[in-house]
Amino acid sequence: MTAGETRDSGARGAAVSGGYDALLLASFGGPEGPDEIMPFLERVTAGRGIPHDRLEAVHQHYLRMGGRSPINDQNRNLLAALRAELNRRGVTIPLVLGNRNSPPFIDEALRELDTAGCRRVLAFATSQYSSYSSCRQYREDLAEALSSTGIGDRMQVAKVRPAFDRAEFVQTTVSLLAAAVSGSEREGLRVLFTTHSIPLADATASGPAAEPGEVDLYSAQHREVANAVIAGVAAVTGEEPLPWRLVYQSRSGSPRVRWLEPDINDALREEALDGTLTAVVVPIGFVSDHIEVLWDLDTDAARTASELGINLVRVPTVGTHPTFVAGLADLVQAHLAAGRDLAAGTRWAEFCAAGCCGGAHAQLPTVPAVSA
Ligand SMILES: CC1=C(CCC(=O)O)c2cc3nc(cc4[nH]c(cc5[nH]c(cc1n2)c(C)c5CCC(=O)O)c(CCC(=O)O)c4C)C(CCC(=O)O)=C3C
Ligand SMILES: [Fe+2]
Repeated sequence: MTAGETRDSGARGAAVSGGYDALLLASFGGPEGPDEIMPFLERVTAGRGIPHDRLEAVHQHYLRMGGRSPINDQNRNLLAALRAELNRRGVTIPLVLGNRNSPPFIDEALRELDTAGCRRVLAFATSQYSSYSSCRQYREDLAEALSSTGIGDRMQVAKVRPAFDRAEFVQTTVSLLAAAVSGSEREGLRVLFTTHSIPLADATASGPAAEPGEVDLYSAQHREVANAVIAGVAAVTGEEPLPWRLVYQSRSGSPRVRWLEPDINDALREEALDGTLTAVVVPIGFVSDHIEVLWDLDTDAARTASELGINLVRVPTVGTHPTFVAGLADLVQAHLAAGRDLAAGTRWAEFCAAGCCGGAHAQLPTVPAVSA
């Protein structure tokens, strides 16, 4: 693999760890003050056909949440926890945050690592699943930053493939859900796993489903996490597996474009008709309690539930849970160690193949993916 590679390459035949000297946490970004809201929203939606009304509404959500998103603080806290854990293990590589839509931007993060002399950077995204927005766009943004800064001729960056099935993510969610349902009445209780809706075309472009009856890989990966979490909770509590379904949130875009459904608010209406008394909402699409969680779930969905007389229990995201942080430290250490093929023997050995998640977007250069 040559530095600054512009070919669309993937984990296939390239899933080799070893020799990394820095970690870049790649994330979505969010405004940290009222003046940053509109520039942020314009960056997020540039060229995406999001109606102006929707932008105005989202602007208001941010203002009503205090004009500031907690996402950057949460990512800095995650890096601080990871740094402490790695230091405890004698590992002291630079760890930096790089955002797609707000400072600190990905190119600034790469400049900082370049100045520190780093040459082989492992990127890990706060998003755990396959799709254009949650994986490929990060790989494009990293490639674009390497090229626009000119750093690409001396630095290599590879992005960890979607890490949804890793034990630290699943096990932490098991602990959080088990704690949330502990001691509660099982009669009329339903678990709603929720994630960011995406356009149906992006979902289909994420890849084929693993199971019959599923239309896309993005949803299939969420179902795999949900199944594993439900089984894990049953094992921990010794009780019957909880009944569950997968729902979607935070839909935007033109109403004429199809996005993944059902929306959590529609799902709650169906649950009310079905006799559900308590909806336990598990946001497996996110790793921290940012605005999509605080607004779309704790404000919007909570209001819908209360109008319907449903008790909504919102389970925390993994955040800086010690189990999650320890697993990330394992992942980083595995990539520092020389030349192990982390994908060997797993069903994800061919992850992020050439052109994956591209759909209509597949023309731009990307950095390669590495296994987890
Ligand atoms: C898959 C996915 C993730 C999870 C993966 C990941 O974490 O990367 C995610 C996360 C997030 N999405 C966020 C915010 C927004 N997303 C928007 C718009 C969109 N999201 C999309 C997808 C995703 N989004 C898509 C397909 C669009 C349409 C525009 C487009 O095609 O790109 C808009 C525009 C206004 C609107 O219409 O809502 C906003 C404000 C925040 C920040 C929260 C904070 O500030 O705390 C976070 C973490
Ligand atoms: Fe989003």
